[in-house]
Amino acid sequence: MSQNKFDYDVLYIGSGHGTFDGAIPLAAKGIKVGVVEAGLVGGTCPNRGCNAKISLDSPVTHQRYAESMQKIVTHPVHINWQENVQHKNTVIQNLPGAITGMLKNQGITILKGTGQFQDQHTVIVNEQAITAEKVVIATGLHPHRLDIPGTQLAHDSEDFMNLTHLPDNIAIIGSGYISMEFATMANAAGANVTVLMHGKQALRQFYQPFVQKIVDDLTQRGVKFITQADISAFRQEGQSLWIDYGQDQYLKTNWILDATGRVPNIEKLNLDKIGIAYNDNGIVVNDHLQTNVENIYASGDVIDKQQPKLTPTAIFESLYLTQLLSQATTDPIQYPVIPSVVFTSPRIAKAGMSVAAAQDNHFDIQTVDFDNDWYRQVNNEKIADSRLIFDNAHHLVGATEVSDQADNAMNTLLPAIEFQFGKAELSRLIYLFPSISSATWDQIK
Ligand SMILES: Cc1cc2nc3c(=O)[nH]c(=O)nc-3n(C[C@H](O)[C@H](O)[C@H](O)COP(=O)(O)OP(=O)(O)OC[C@H]3O[C@@H](n4cnc5c(N)ncnc54)[C@H](O)[C@@H]3O)c2cc1C
Ligand SMILES: NC(=O)c1ccc[n+]([C@@H]2O[C@H](COP(=O)([O-])OP(=O)(O)OC[C@H]3O[C@@H](n4cnc5c(N)ncnc54)[C@H](O)[C@@H]3O)[C@@H](O)[C@H]2O)c1
Repeated sequence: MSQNKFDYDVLYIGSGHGTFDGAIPLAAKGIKVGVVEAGLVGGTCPNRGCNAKISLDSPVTHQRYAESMQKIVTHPVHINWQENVQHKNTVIQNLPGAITGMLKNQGITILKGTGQFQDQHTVIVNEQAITAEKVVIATGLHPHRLDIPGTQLAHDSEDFMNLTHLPDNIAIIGSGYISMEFATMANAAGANVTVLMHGKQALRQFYQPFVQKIVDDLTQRGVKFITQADISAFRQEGQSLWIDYGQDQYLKTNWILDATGRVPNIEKLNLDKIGIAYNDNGIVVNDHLQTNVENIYASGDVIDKQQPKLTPTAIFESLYLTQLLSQATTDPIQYPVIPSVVFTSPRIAKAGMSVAAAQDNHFDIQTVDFDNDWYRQVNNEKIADSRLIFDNAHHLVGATEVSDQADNAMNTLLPAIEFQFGKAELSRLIYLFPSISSATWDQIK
């Protein structure tokens, strides 16, 4: 692609999964690539998202297994929060360096600083003008903060994952992914957790009867849920924080996590100057991930899209752009089935068609009998339920599960959903036995 007219053939702004998974193979094709990064290389997922979170969650799953097997193994398991955070730091601290190494090994230049458009081919980084034939905006999201008095007294998910001392009382605002996962972790490590919900439903995108099982379980473990909280202010009095909500109601706490969603990192890019279309959900792109300015593309969480804003989606988009920008394809992006999971204990996972859509389509919704599944009895799983959705030709088109291994169960089912396997293909697949995959696969024969 290089015509020597620009500094780079392709310049990415942001270095998260929306960038690096695709930038590396793009550079390997001989295309001159630069990456602008304002913070840690690798972005949210490795440094303050998925990897950090799953490391902190690991002892929770051990605690839950010990609880299920309590007559067999020593119970209860105590979580040392400080050690847990230190362990997490050890697990993730080398990731930015490793990703930097992978980028540099392919000859990619990393420009440290905040990128801002000057014109459609020029990005200013540290007062220096960098030019590129094509630009990919992959700047991700940052935490939303409630616009109320005292909002600065609240913290975000990154602050939570760096807490060296776990506060006795934690209030979490919102009841989405971060709220439910972090409520699980904080409760398991011994904090008194209160979740203040916007409406009446937690995890609105998930099958509500399964969500209710998780809410009920957390409630039994001491987590308090306040519905329709309508928060008006955070206040500090001495060492205590107060949350004003509803009609003259208030909650005393030590630490507040604002988990009310995440918003696109677009304000510093100077998008209006070059006329790039965007809205509150992100940058508007067409089915080639191209913005309304023809040489500028977007990838990952910063895109305004219907697909879940998750790491695998960002990776898929960055790899699609590798193909598109190296002219290996001119096809539009075609997203596969994108599964999602909330890493509560038990997990809740889903892929493909929802139960509600299945009901609308009069499709077959099968309930799995976990009580009589010997494999699930091995770990004494107490909360396990699943729905499998088949179309009229008996293809599996969707699934949702709540269980300790719902994430792995969903991964097992994915090929059948994505590739519309019929009975002939299904009978050709052999999974290791005994394993969660074979137990899951047995359900759909
Ligand atoms: C607490 C938490 C837990 C999560 N857990 C999961 C999970 O378990 N599974 C999952 O699939 N997803 C999870 N996610 C979501 C996942 O992290 C994101 O989907 C993924 O990181 C998106 O990648 P991205 O490259 O689009 O954006 P990011 O990874 O956010 O990268 C964007 C980068 O752009 C940089 N940047 C922004 N503006 C500029 C600028 N103007 N100039 C230069 N650089 C800039 C930022 O510093 C950042 O490094 C989680 C997210 C959070 C917050
Ligand atoms: N397991 C995973 O894959 C995982 C885990 C964590 C985060 N993530 C990603 O990060 C994103 C952000 O997570 P999140 O939990 O912050 O967002 P979310 O969209 O999942 O949840 C936001 C919550 O805040 C509530 N809320 C919104 N405005 C409010 C207000 N004014 N007052 C009170 N509550 C309000 C919403 O009702 C919702 O419950 C997710 O959408 C997902 O893309 C994924």
